[in-house]
Amino acid sequence: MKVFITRIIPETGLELLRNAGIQYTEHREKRHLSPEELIAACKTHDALLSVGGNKINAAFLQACSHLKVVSLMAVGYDNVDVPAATALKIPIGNTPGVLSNATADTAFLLMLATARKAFYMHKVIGRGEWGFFEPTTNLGIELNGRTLGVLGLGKIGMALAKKCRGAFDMPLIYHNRHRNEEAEQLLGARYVSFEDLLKESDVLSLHAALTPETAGKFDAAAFAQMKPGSIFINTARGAMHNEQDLLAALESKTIWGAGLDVTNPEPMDQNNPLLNMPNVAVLPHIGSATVEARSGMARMAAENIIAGLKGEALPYGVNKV
Ligand SMILES: NC(=O)C1=CN([C@@H]2O[C@H](COP(=O)(O)OP(=O)(O)OC[C@H]3O[C@@H](n4cnc5c(N)ncnc54)[C@H](OP(=O)(O)O)[C@@H]3O)[C@@H](O)[C@H]2O)C=CC1
Ligand SMILES: O=CC(=O)O
Repeated sequence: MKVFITRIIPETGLELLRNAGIQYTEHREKRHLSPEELIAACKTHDALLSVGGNKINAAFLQACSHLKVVSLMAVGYDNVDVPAATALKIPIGNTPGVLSNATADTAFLLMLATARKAFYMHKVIGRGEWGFFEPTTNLGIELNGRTLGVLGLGKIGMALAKKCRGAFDMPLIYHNRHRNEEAEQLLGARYVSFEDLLKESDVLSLHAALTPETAGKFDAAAFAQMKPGSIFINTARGAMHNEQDLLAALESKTIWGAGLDVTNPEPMDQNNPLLNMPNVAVLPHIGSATVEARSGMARMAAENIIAGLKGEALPYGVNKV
């Protein structure tokens, strides 16, 4: 049995595959595979371990219907046509939970960096413009006691809410499609409509999956309804906000600032005006980039491959086949 792996992954996953007697080919070049290259590579393998958002669409799945399993080293599966995979009886696996803390840490980091203009100040020093102490310049805002609003209060949103409660005693409001009773009991979370989430959040952090319902949800109309002086954080998917509308909301000071770990497109262009704004912090999609999370993700992705190649149910499966 042979697996094609689209990037170099941590040893934890490779070791599990070797111990299970599974051969693998890693795509070790620092470039994306084209759809044609991915299909060609998968033709000679029995399973795919996909890293980095390869388009697992109907065309790919039909061309590679021999695959016994497609295992994502990611929790988000918006890049996969799950109904097409299910129709072809191809199990899809992902890596939930193990990256929740790391990704919540990234959202927390962006909140604080945005509130205190930290990334911009770093650049100011690099330009030799430290200057002298002035009590009225370089002022940020404090997060203590401010209201955290979460769109998509699931595993990562919960991890963030706990950190914000512990660090800054932040009250929590949220909007999901369904009530999260655990969060309401454990964290005193208050369920609100999407409109009230916009109006009441001092920090609004996105943690829902990218779906047709959430794509482009943060447009000019949404930013216009956000609380004046609030902070927008997106560590979910870049396609959930409209970048031009975000830029306009920042320029007009409709909102205080924005922290982004995800952009649309990725990578963000180095000349993007957002990168020169004091109240903006941007990271290159490193939400889960910790030693702990990535080695756990590699292990779970390998476990899904091993189960799929044996014809067993995946331990972390997205669909039922
Ligand atoms: N930046 C990065 O590196 C990373 C980004 N991510 C992103 O974070 C996302 C969330 O991950 P995770 O917390 O593990 O997922 P979960 O499934 O645990 O949580 C997602 C939450 O979103 C809610 N939700 C789904 N659709 C909607 C909607 N239309 N409106 C409002 N809420 C909605 C769900 O609740 P309900 O069903 O009740 O609506 C659920 O509570 C991933 O899908 C991925 O895109 C994940 C890891 C790393
Ligand atoms: O973006 C990363 C993921 O795990 O999803």
